[in-house]
Amino acid sequence: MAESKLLSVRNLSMRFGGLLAVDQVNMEVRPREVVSIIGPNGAGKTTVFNCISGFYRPTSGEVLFEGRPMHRLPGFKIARAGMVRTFQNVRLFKEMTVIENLLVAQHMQAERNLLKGLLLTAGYRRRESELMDRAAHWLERVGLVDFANREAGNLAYGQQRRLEIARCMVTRPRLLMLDEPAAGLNPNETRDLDRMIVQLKEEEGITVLLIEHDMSLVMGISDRIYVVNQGKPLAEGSPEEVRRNPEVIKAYLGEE
Ligand SMILES: Nc1ncnc2c1ncn2[C@@H]1O[C@H](COP(=O)(O)OP(=O)(O)OP(=O)(O)O)[C@@H](O)[C@H]1O
Repeated sequence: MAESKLLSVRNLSMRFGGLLAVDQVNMEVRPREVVSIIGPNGAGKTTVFNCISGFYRPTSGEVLFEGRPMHRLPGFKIARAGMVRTFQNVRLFKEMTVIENLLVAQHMQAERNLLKGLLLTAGYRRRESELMDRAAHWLERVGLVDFANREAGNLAYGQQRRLEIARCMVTRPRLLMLDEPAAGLNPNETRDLDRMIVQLKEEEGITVLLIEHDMSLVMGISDRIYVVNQGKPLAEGSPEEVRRNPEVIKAYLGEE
């Protein structure tokens, strides 16, 4: 396994009928980086995410996580391997409470011995209390302690987005994939999100792969940026390099 790479995407392509939505995309993510994918609407960013996280099986190409092939595995196995994601439209269990969402996420992640659960052994109870401790820790980290028993669907939108990130983090991923986490947030909430992502990287050592349209967020927190346009890779580099790239300005930034 190459130590320097957490995720390698090689020649990834995804075809929907006659549409080549992703065309030979290559990408590397190293541990503790924040890497962003940007590009105009319909460029193929979410399709790349869906291929990496196992929601789609790519038409061709490879996805290696810590050197292991992921591109033929179902999503739940990829999540268990340590890559978890959020969605453009928040997907929580809206009728469950905030804390229940965090407990269920951990239950779904773990391979559980149901019989042990039914027998309520000491080991099982110890494990349950660990899950609760971790849920409480992440509620604190995302500022939702006071909302622990609130139905998730009744939270403000910004709080739901934070809960979605907590729901990923309780499963102790190594790669956190965020699909437009700032969508629908007000400027204060976006600033909080910005701070939270930086803290995740600096304090938890988490690696982040991000799709985002909010350019000030992207430019502020990314170590590197990949630009895609009409499914094809257009540019790659530091925020400064990408900002100055004439092709990028023409295809994307110039659009704004
Ligand atoms: N399941 C699907 N079936 C058919 N076409 C699809 C499917 N998913 C995406 N597409 C098409 O693939 C192309 C890329 O879409 P994708 O959602 O990946 O773009 P995006 O860069 O994430 O866009 P946005 O920034 O608007 O979210 C679009 O033309 C889209 O209509």
